[in-house]
Amino acid sequence: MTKIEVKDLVKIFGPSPNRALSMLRDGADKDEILAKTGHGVGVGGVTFDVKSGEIIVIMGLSGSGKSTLVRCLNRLIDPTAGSIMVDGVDIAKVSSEELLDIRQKKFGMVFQNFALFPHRTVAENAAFGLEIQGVERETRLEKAHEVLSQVGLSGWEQSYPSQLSGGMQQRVGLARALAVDPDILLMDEAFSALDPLIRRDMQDELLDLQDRLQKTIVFISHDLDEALKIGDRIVLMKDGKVVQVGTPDEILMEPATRYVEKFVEDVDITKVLTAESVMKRPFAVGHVRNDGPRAALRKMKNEGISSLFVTKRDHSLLGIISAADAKEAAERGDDNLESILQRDLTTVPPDTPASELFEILKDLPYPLAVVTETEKLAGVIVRGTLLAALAEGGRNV
Ligand SMILES: Nc1ncnc2c1ncn2[C@@H]1O[C@H](COP(=O)(O)OP(=O)(O)OP(=O)(O)O)[C@@H](O)[C@H]1O
Repeated sequence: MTKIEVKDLVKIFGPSPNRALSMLRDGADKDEILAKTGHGVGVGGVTFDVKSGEIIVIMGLSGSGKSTLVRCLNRLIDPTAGSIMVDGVDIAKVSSEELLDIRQKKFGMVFQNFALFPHRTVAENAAFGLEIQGVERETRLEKAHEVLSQVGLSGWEQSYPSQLSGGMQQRVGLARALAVDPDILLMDEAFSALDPLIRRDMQDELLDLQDRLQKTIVFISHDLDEALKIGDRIVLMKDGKVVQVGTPDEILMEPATRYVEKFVEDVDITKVLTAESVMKRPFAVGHVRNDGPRAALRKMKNEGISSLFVTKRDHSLLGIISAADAKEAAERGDDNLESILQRDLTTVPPDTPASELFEILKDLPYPLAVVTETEKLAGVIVRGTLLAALAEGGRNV
């Protein structure tokens, strides 16, 4: 379900943006517009949507328009043109009272610099959004305790921000955003001020938290590794425009432009790609009930393969048979596939990182089965498939 729908959004900075807007619509770039009108283009016509429960990362270099875009989403900045539908309501058009209400109840925001009140306790900071909403003290502190425990800060309620490390302060920032139980979290470079190791921990914790809470998260980052790690999808921006919207795999494997290609060229794709993104569809599969060794052998010959996965009709994996065993069974007139089925297989779940697959494939005498949580055969990986997929991604392998 679509949660946020941004359509042709424009933000031009300056007192009379009309001329700049029409130049923009005629295809002028932001430098030309600035030179001729003195107006800066923050966002120059951006369209994308965010699905309910997804983490979308807005990524781009400094000045590409990420912050402006996200501030338009909850109208901390008024857009110049375009629409922002949130649950079917155009945020760009609502009255200021409605806006206040939507902002307080639907959106939570987490900032890079934490923006905590130094003279309030951790619990009071976490409860701040509820205080604004007029929730009475006892109730809001109760809620603050609950969200602080969700972000791993139980026991720190009465401390002051200065007594906390950077990572812990940002957890308070996150707790404060979560306390109002918003549908949408806007996170502006939320982890960028943290040390690399703490930053990685926070990314992991955000993913854990998201598994439990299923918020819609718009996360700004200028860091590609972060975007690839936490984004269900990435919106890549350049000069106020969107260059590509896609899953991390799509951005890596099918860069839309030379710019995206350059952007991602230093990524170690073996760390980002998963078994799911490099596997092949299991194109030849035997079925125990219907296929005997002869039929299985024929299938293998037709496909030019030397082993065949065998599943039930519902695709749950039973095992694998080799061409040699099938041939032998056929020659002895054995028409039961079960007798030559190897059931003890190495399998991996779809989210296994590609970097781990080489080691697993090294000593495996047959292809590697990618199996879902419900034991269904989702795909097949052989060393060649893996290398080809990585080569297609092109870089660093
Ligand atoms: N208040 C403002 N007045 C004029 N121009 C602005 C204003 N805010 C942003 N801009 C311009 O809009 C463009 C986009 O800036 P924005 O801060 O959104 O980019 P960003 O991608 O978030 O960059 P950063 O990562 O450095 O924050 C820049 O050219 C910037 O100079």
